[in-house]
Amino acid sequence: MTFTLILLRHGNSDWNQKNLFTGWVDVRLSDQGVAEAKRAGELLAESGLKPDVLYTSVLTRAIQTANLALEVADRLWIPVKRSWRLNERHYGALQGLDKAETLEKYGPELFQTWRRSFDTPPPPLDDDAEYSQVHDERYQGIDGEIPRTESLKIVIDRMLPYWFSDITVDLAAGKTVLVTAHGNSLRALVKHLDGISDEDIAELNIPTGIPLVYELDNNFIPTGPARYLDPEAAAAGAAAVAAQGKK
Ligand SMILES: O=C(O)[C@@H](CO)OP(=O)(O)O
Repeated sequence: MTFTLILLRHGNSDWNQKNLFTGWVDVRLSDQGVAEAKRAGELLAESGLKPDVLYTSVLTRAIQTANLALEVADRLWIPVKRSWRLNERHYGALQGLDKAETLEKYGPELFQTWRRSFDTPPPPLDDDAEYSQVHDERYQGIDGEIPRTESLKIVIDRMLPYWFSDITVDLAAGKTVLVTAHGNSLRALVKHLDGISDEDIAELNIPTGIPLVYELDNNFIPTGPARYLDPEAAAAGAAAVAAQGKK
């Protein structure tokens, strides 16, 4: 018996479009992102995959994406579970900064370290900064501290407990699970699933709005490579993410 897991990064957001570091800032989908989310729903419907349960972060862009995709796939009715543990990586003091200007100001090495190193977080965000989330009501009940910055390693450490406590339980029950989340929280999950090294994960970029399908064995290990439902668009989208800042 294999279990089916579908990962979906939210569609292009207003801040993706403006080339700003986003993290936990709760921005909405751009018009392009809305179209990508609907296309994701078409891809799901065409593939014959039928999600039985939806997991999302608590960020609006992921929730919008899931709703639009499931509406097109005629599965808006499935149960939904949301957790901050699926949120985008908190981008610390970079939240709200322009990626191209940041690259220009700090140089390619530090820029790449902040964006893609495994365990070096950006500088922390002040609690009184415009784009801080410390007073956001949705996080008042979370166990532990609300992050002020996160590395990919920290994302893995806060995401994996939820993977094991909730998502794998639904998979083990035979449900097809759709996880709609973010570039870096999905990189964290893909790193775990595919056993990617701390070094090699720097090269992995996840495109917006294209479902990525895994078949998992009883131990939740992939039985083969995951497949994007639109491989050509996924390759182009991943290359575009890698190039952000360089314009
Ligand atoms: O800004 C962000 O939160 C993320 C995802 O959009 O960007 P990056 O790909 O640079 O990690």
